[in-house]
Amino acid sequence: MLKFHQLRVSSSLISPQKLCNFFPTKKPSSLITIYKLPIINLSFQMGLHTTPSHASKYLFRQLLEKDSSTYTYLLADVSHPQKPALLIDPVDKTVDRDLALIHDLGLKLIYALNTHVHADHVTGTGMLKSKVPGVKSVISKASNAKADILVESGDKIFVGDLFLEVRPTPGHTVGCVTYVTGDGPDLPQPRMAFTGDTLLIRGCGRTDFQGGSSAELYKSVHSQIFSLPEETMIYPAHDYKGFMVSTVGEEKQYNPRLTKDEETFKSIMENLKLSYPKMIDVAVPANMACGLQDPVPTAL
Ligand SMILES: N[C@@H](CCC(=O)N[C@@H](CSS)C(=O)NCC(=O)O)C(=O)O
Repeated sequence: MLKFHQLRVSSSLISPQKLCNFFPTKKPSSLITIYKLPIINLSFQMGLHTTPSHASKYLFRQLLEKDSSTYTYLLADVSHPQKPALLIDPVDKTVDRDLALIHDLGLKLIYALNTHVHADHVTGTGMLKSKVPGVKSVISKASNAKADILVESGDKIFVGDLFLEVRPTPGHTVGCVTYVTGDGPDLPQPRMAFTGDTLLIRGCGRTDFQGGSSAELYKSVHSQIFSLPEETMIYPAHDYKGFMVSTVGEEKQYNPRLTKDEETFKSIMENLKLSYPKMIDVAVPANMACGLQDPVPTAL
């Protein structure tokens, strides 16, 4: 059954009671039916990703680490008895916040995924593994980093009925991948693509270190991300301008870098003139071991 929580129109919240002002002849209960579809779509704003026939089956949260402007994503199958969950791109500084949320929501964390070896912050994967026994770290095989599960093109990571497909998207780093929710009537629609630093909203990851290549990034975005349905939601690992989400269709039309031809794109990337991330010398070695070395046994 669908649940009516709150409907956000522009910046105001409208309760069923207030909707009666627009539809004076209707009872609040009948307005629930009238607003069934908009409520489902707007459920993103409540952090709940639902499908018309599977409202409340999956949970989705976008979380921010402010210092590095990194987004961490929490996904769970809350219809499963154990409420299995995964985190994408957790940050060491916000692990305790993320675990408190997971605890509050009654979820069981199974996987901690990285889209790539980050250069600007230390992943939370290692801390999560030491704080929650049984959590498995995940990164691409192509990254050459250490993790419990090394994924390749086409692999699937399941939590309950929900799963993420692995799409290789090298270019920002050699091992970058995009995780895309599976396609199916029982799965979130529109699909969600977690693009890491490959595709940012109205931008893309830099390509000047860690095996980066602007030619590779251009190919990755066009072949692996822009080939997804236009309505696919784009959730990047960073945003520096306050954006939170975009779509494939929107980026295909408005991305100021990826809408250009390949030669123009390469020239843009060669002239970004960005300074190196402040933490690169600490972050890259730590992240090659998923953020934390195995616990060192203490001497007796
Ligand atoms: N100033 C930040 C690093 C900013 C930066 O270089 N961001 C990367 C992703 S994290 S390696 C990037 O690809 N940016 C692309 C862009 O166009 O901004 C710091 O010192 O950490």
